[in-house]
Amino acid sequence: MTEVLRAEDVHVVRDGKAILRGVSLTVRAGEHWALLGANGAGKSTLLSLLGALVHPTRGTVEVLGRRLGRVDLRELRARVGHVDPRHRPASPLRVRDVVLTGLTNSVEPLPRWQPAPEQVERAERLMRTLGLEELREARWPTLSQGQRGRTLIARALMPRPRLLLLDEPATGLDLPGREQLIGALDELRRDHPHLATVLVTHHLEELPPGTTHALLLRDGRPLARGPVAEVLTGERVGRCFGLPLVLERREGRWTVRVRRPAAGA
Ligand SMILES: Nc1ncnc2c1ncn2[C@@H]1O[C@H](COP(=O)(O)OP(=O)(O)OP(=O)(O)O)[C@@H](O)[C@H]1O
Repeated sequence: MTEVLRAEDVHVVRDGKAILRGVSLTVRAGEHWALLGANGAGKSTLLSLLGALVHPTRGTVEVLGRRLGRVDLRELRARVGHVDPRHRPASPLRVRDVVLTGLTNSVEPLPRWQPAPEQVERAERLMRTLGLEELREARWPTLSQGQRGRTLIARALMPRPRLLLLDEPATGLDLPGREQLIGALDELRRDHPHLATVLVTHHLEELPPGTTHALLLRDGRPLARGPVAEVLTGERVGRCFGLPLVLERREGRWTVRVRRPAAGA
């Protein structure tokens, strides 16, 4: 399958502090990666590199075949779907208008810009996939966090990106909201078999069943990377979080808990 992302021996230093150290990663079309690690492990920093938002201090990053440092980052960014929970429209836009701003890669609709009929049709289709059809006229400030998250995923998918980056998309969601998001992500993956995704989270319970690969980060260093069957084990994830963990996978979903000392031990 075609390579969508390649990072080789990437280091990031900010204010004299090493935030990422020697991280390498290759993501191919159709793969769905989880980036896991404790608070401060460097997940969001790595995602910003993969989304062409920042340059590495050392090492190389290729996004959609273009090497960072050799191409216009803004042009490249427009071709990557990035779901950033910090996204904040300045005015009370309707859901459908937020979704359409994915085409102009702007926070607010551009003056005098009008979508073509097929673009409106695509926005409608994506809103349906993400369970937003009833909310298409609702205004951003009235949406719940989960509804905002799903709106931002639809927005990110408008320009038909080959790569979708998701930074902790389930943060702050209640159980129905989280399950709806996970269901929508899996449906999306089925509908777009060539789409590659990278999802950052601390919580294995939030991983969609379609997750194929994982990268574990600890203190900016890669601990393990590869197919989920190899990487998502109690021993490896336990080392990543510095805890003795028991990890189970049932019906495609993961659960994790701290291992209790054996009775009498
Ligand atoms: N511009 C910066 N200057 C200095 N330190 C920074 C900068 N940006 C991030 N850091 C530090 O780098 C480390 C990694 O940050 P990052 O946000 O990538 O981690 P994370 O794994 O996404 O964490 P979290 O799970 O808490 O969101 C943190 O200790 C953070 O404080």
